[in-house]
Formats: sequence, structure tokens, C-alpha cells
Amino acid sequence: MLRLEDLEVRVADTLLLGPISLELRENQVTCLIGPSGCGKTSVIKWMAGILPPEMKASGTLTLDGTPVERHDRFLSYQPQSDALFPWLTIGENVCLGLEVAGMSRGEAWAKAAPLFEPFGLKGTEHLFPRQLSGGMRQRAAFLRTIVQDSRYILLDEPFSALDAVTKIRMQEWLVSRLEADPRGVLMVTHDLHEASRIADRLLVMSSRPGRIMADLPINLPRGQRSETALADLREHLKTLLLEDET
Ligand SMILES: Nc1ncnc2c1ncn2[C@@H]1O[C@H](COP(=O)(O)OP(=O)(O)OP(=O)(O)O)[C@@H](O)[C@H]1O
Repeated sequence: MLRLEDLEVRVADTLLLGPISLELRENQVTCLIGPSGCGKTSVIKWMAGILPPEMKASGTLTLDGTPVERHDRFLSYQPQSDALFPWLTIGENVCLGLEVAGMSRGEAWAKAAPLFEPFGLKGTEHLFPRQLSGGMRQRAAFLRTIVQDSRYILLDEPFSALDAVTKIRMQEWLVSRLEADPRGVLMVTHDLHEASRIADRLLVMSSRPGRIMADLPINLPRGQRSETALADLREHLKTLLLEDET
């Protein structure tokens, strides 16, 4: 279990978020939702160890009870922007995390290559990021993140640039992949449909300084969630977010 305790983030004397505590289990998808600017991205950047230096954080992160020192060994992170390296091809970008983790280029390629087709990226392997649409770049960034065998995955609005059909396809792909190969996922999203369909648990943050104002487990398996149950859940979330605004 990955446990974050009493995270607070400040810039100068201003408290931007916290205190926040949360736990990620290895076989759960947790969606983090909340108003713009409440600190969702800052939470996951801190967990990934890449909060910018002007943002000062206090808090602890433990993995199975042990304080975390090297984030990159068990975490992969997809930032909000696609963050592909413009001077590398899509194939090289996708393989990069595997190579950094110690695989040879050939091994990395053998692992990543079969996924280009289901991700709608076949034929882009030798292209550069500037030659792809925003949605394709986001899928390539998602592929780069998911192809790594990390126990925990942090996703910051991974599907926000996708058209409606591709978004559903990617969500379904993620869910089926996690059913076959469970990982702990923390996913930031503004999309309540997405959150209610794919999460096992929803964490709702208040407006700045962001705190967790609701922790809602969804006990029904994804395949058994009726449209009515999903609509009720979204209404509940909307009410929470609207009440927080007032
Ligand atoms: N480098 C920075 N220096 C100072 N303040 C920052 C910096 N980056 C973010 N902030 C502030 O920190 C707060 C939290 O930002 P963050 O991006 O984590 O929010 P968010 O909930 O992810 O927002 P959104 O949903 O719009 O992506 C915001 O009020 C933002 O203005």
C-alpha cells in the first residue's frame, strides 16, 4: 500500500493545499476530482517527486510501511501535458521509460510494439510528436506510462484531449488491462462520467487550500453499475462540488 500522510504544500507563506492523507491500494483505481486550482496536480507531482522547488511540501510517503526514497522504482507518472520529447520519435518516446529502467532498446521495443495497434498508433512509430494530433500524442504518453511495470501509476487527466469514442476505448482498455494485471492507479479527472465508470474509489477535494472532503468507495464491480446508479453517483458528486463553491 502507498500511503501519503499530512501533505501540505505552500508557496512562500500561502497554503495551497492540505493537510491531505490518502492511501492507494495495489488493486484499486482511485480517481481524484475537485475544482480547478485545488491542488490535484500538486498532490501527484509530490508523490512522483517532481514538485517544483518554489513549492514547499511537508508530509510523508510510505510504501508498505517504509518511507519512500526512490520514486521511480515503483511509480510511473503521466503529466497533464503529454511531455513527449520532441527530438525523439514516438517509438523512442514510448520505450524511454523501459530503457531507463534497464531494458535494452530491443527488449523495450518487443514489449511496446504490440500495443501500438490497440492504441491507434500503428504507423506512428517513426514519426516525431509534432507530426501527431494532440489526441494521438496523449495516447502515446499514456502508452509510455502504462507499458512500464510499475506497481503504482499516477495519471493526470490522461484522456482529456481525446474524442469521445477514443476516450471510451482507452478507458475500457485501461480497465481490462488492470483486471488482468492489477496496479494501484491514482487518476486526476474533471470528467464525472469517467470517474464514476472506472474508479473503485473517489476522492473529492475542496477548493483551495484543497483537502479531501469526501472519500467514496464504489462497491459495485464496474460491469454491474447500472446507468441509474452511475447517474445517482454523479449527482452526489455534483452536489458536493457545488456546495463547496458556495
Ligand atoms: N509553480 C507554482 N508556483 C506557485 N503557485 C503554483 C505553482 N503551480 C501551481 N500553483 C498554484 O497551486 C494551486 C494548485 O495547483 P494545481 O495545478 O495543483 O491544481 P489542480 O487542482 O491540478 O488544477 P487544474 O484542475 O486546473 O489542473 C493553484 O492555485 C495554482 O495556482
